[in-house]
Amino acid sequence: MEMYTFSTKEQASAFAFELIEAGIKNGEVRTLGLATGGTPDKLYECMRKSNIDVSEITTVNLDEYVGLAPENEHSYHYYMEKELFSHLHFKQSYLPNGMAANLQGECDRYENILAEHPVDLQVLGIGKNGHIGFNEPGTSFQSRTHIVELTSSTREANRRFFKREEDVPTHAISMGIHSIMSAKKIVLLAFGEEKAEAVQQMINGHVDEQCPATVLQTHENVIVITDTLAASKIKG
Ligand SMILES: N[C@@H]1[C@@H](O)[C@H](O)[C@@H](COP(=O)(O)O)O[C@@H]1O
Repeated sequence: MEMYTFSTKEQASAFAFELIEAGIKNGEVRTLGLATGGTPDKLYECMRKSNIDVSEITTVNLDEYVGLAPENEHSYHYYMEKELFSHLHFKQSYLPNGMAANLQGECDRYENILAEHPVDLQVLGIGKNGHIGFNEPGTSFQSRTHIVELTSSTREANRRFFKREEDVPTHAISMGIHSIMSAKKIVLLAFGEEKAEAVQQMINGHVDEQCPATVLQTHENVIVITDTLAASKIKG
């Protein structure tokens, strides 16, 4: 893993943007994997403010809550539309459909989309418990797009986006760990002290399904970009 640490999230996000922009301009990135949550918001701000031409770029998102429609302001469809898609016009953009009547069928459909559009660069965040996408501790490293039951720790972490605790969905559709690892390049962002333990585990820990992000140690092209706080517990 290559690692870059910056004093602030803003600086780190600007650096991540430069990497993505360079990849798009030199033609290496034709399919861009995107993440949601608080972590990539400054990166998306950099993208919005740029004049980057993404008209030939396809995007695929990591995950979506089960039971939230695209017009629901808590859905990841809504988040992506607001942060990026209503500003930059990509060739096409895919997210899992959390409203699908047949959820397993939706997982299979999404895996087929990924097969048709292999991800050149995947943007990732990390959960406090080391999850990537919505792949919670214990998820098989061989997993493909699947239905996930969210842990109480993840529901609690995402509670801040919802009015009431009972509004936080219990399930999500997420690219699996195998799906994520199929990306040619992965750029993982982590900010703030609350991510320091997970980042330390990801880098120093044994590769173990109990900490999904440790699998990234086995990927040959991972760039980790953090602020000082998120890097503060790394040993060695
Ligand atoms: N499913 C998302 C992940 O894609 C995200 O990377 C992670 C961290 O979230 P945040 O960036 O808000 O800290 O957990 C969320 O639940």
